[in-house]
Amino acid sequence: MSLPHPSVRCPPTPNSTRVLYKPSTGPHLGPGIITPVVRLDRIGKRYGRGPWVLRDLSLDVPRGEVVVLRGGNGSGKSTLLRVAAGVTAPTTGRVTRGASVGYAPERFPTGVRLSARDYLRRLAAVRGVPARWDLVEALNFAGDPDAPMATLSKGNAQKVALVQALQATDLLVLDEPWAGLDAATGAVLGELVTSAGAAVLLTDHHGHELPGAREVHLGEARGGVVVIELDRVGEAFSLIEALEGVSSVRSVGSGARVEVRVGHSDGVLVEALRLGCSVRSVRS
Ligand SMILES: Nc1ncnc2c1ncn2[C@@H]1O[C@H](COP(=O)(O)OP(=O)(O)OP(=O)(O)O)[C@@H](O)[C@H]1O
Repeated sequence: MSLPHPSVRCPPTPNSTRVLYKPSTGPHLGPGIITPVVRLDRIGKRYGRGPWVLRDLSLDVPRGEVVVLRGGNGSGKSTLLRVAAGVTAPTTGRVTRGASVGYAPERFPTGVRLSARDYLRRLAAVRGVPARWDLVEALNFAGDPDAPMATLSKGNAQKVALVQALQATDLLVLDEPWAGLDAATGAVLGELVTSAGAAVLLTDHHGHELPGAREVHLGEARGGVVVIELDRVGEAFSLIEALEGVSSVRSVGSGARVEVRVGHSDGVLVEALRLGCSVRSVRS
């Protein structure tokens, strides 16, 4: 699919949702031209008459690029994934996407009566691609392939749900795909995601290493967020995680990237220094 005009755009940062962009490293068709598989164009989303969850958000993901959405609880990551996948419509703005879209929600719907093998086969047939039971096996599936999906353990159902999404060829949208997977299986999933060749958009609370992936940070839905980068964190990691106002902490080399709700950053900085960390940067 090709879209008419290029660009990764940086909208004016709205108050309620903070989005930092890094220039895309995806494939270029010509000087400065990127062909996105999915384009979110000034998206806004609210549920009913509730508060705006996303505002004026633009994002392009070209084929072959993996974008990881980061942000605290309630910052709108799952909402953005649902909008990108076409599961829910944006309230404002426009979405364009490729035809073959795979979506794996955070929670697999219960009550699917098909067996794992039939489920995969049918969804592959809808997309006109061969069923990839081999990928289910690569993810160390340990259930009965002919038993109803609803009777599988959470981790085994998750593996089948992920592979149905991975069978798509244009866009993969994966909400917390590592949830419920053991470490060995998680590493296999990382390889499948980075080698998929499609455009990939995912969330990951646990900060898995995905070489070459681009991170997009969503601010908190209400109130904004301050990002503090620390060095020499060591044993203080879990103490920092527990500080008031901290919404997420992720290891980065010997340090950590800490997201703090506005109004709590001074307290977190003082405490981090007291714990022996050094401060690399503070951004709001
Ligand atoms: N179906 C819905 N109806 C009403 N409000 C919703 C709905 N889904 C999400 N929200 C609200 O939208 C906001 C963002 O939720 P969302 O699940 O997108 O955030 P998130 O960043 O994925 O959170 P988490 O990290 O906790 O999974 C929250 O305030 C949530 O309550």
